[in-house]
Amino acid sequence: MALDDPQGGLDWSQQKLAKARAAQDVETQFWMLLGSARMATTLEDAQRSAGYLAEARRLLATWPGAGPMHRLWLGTTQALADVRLVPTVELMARVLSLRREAVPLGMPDLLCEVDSVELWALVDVGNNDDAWAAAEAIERCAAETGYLDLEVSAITQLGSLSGRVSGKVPAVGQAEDYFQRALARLDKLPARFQRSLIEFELGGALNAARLPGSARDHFLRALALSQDLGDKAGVAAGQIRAGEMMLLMGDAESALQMARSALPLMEAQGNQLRLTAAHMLVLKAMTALKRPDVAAALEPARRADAANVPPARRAELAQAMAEALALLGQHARAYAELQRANQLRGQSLEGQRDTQMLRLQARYETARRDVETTELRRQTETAQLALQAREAGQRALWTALGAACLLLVGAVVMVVRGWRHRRQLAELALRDELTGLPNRRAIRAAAQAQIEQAQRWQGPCVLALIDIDHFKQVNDVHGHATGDAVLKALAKASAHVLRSHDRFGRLGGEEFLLVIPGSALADMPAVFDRLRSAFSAVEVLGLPVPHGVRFSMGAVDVGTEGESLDQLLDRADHALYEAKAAGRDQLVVRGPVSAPA
Ligand SMILES: Nc1nc2c(ncn2[C@@H]2O[C@H](COP(=O)(O)OP(=O)(O)OP(=O)(O)O)[C@@H](O)[C@H]2O)c(=O)[nH]1
Repeated sequence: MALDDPQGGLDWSQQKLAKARAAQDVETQFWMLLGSARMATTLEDAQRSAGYLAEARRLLATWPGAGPMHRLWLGTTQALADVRLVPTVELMARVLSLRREAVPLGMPDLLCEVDSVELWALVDVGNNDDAWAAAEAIERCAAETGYLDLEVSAITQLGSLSGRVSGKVPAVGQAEDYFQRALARLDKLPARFQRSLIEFELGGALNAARLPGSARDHFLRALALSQDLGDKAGVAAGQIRAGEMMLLMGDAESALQMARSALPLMEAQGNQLRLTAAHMLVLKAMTALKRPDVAAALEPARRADAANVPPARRAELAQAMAEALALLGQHARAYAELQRANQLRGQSLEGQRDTQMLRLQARYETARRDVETTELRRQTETAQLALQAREAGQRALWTALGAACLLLVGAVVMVVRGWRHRRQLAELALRDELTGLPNRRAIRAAAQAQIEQAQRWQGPCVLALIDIDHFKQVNDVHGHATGDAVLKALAKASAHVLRSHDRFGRLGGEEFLLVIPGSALADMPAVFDRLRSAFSAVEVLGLPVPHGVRFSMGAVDVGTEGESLDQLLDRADHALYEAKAAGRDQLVVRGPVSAPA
């Protein structure tokens, strides 16, 4: 029901709740209150959700039948409702303690739900890399526990995150693949609510790819679905995002209309987050239209700026207010708002840092660099603005403000361009030109890192050498171009079957290296079979279908003996040689040096 019509789901739980109350059936009352709270959270109705949760807590306190399971479900539903309302660091601490309590009780469905609290918290704070890992974990646990709504929403999130994760180049096609996968999982279910979310997230991906026109159309589609369902938060979200796209496309008048329709909806619901977004859009659109009555929009915007709204959003609102004040000629106030926006940006980055510490992820380098760059940018901006303000009076300040902003934008563009260019060059230096896979240097570095990790933590890890069989014959009979297409086909097959943390690269010629952390030799026959069938299913230009080309594989276990990469590759090479000698098209595995294979 949550997938199709959460409002309908809420009504249904309410009816059941009334009956359970009349029958004094405390257990059913408890579950119906949790169900109602969850639906209200989905509908972004924080007030109603808080009411149901408070009632559930009161019930639990006086009910002798209450056990740890009830407490944990209440804690998890509460945490889900609190995403965006309490600081992320606090929420992550709660996630950790819920997990600690749930694991010994063996509650996979609850653990999956706890993972989804973590996902939303990470998405909210903009920690995309960790959010990606969390969404992948949820897709797996939801599929295992048969939790379709969690599974589809995890896949949808993967789509919307796919352009924002480090090391992935934003590509609409890739995001669309995830959305298509989510739709395929919904199959023939009506799932109007989930479909509206998919449209909405697809709009986001198109916007990230700088296609505001297409993005607007998808936001409008999401809006129409939400209107059909009477989902007020969905309607407001669709209006705001469609409005933002209209503004980007220069249609500030329509953007203003959209924002103004969203405002009363969210005021009535007390939805602080969307309210802030609507005010921001009103201000931006009016500023773009150079309307002097923007003055009247400033005060309500300031009232909507609540402490529980994430600092990154508050920073954007402060920025919009600064621009409106500048339009009105109130330069001193504009300057103060700009400074406040900078402070809020700083807070937002601190929040991200704290969350990451809790995640115990080894991604500190990237986070630190981000913080340093932003800090540097902030200091430059503030220093320039302060200098200009002292030197000239109010009027001169405004001119200076404009100039400083232009300079800053120019500098940021240069820095970003330079950074992109360097990143492209660095990527090229690590990529194999023909297959697009990591090249020899990159795959060896990845293998080295995984070996060190496996040896340090004594975790399993497998290295496998793959060599295409009779490749020379393919070249000789069908030509070099067909040989190249075979190499590309293997790369394509690997993308279909390997997991995101497996690494596959080309060592040279027709030889490839596969690194599989977290797996043992016993898993290798299955990996070999999967790769083998995916490879034979790929069409190769110049060869019949199926192409009939095969490969051999030699795999070794990293073990704890402290063997170097070259020693491991040497053993894998021997195993590969055995596979070739035994007739090819097969796998040979070898255990650690100390243990017999
Ligand atoms: N098309 C193409 N061929 C390549 C490339 N790099 C290496 N080769 C060819 O790959 C062939 C390797 O052949 P061999 O090492 O004799 O091995 P094989 O024919 O695969 O036989 P087995 O490994 O014993 O099954 C040589 O003919 C190389 O010229 C490439 O980038 N493209």
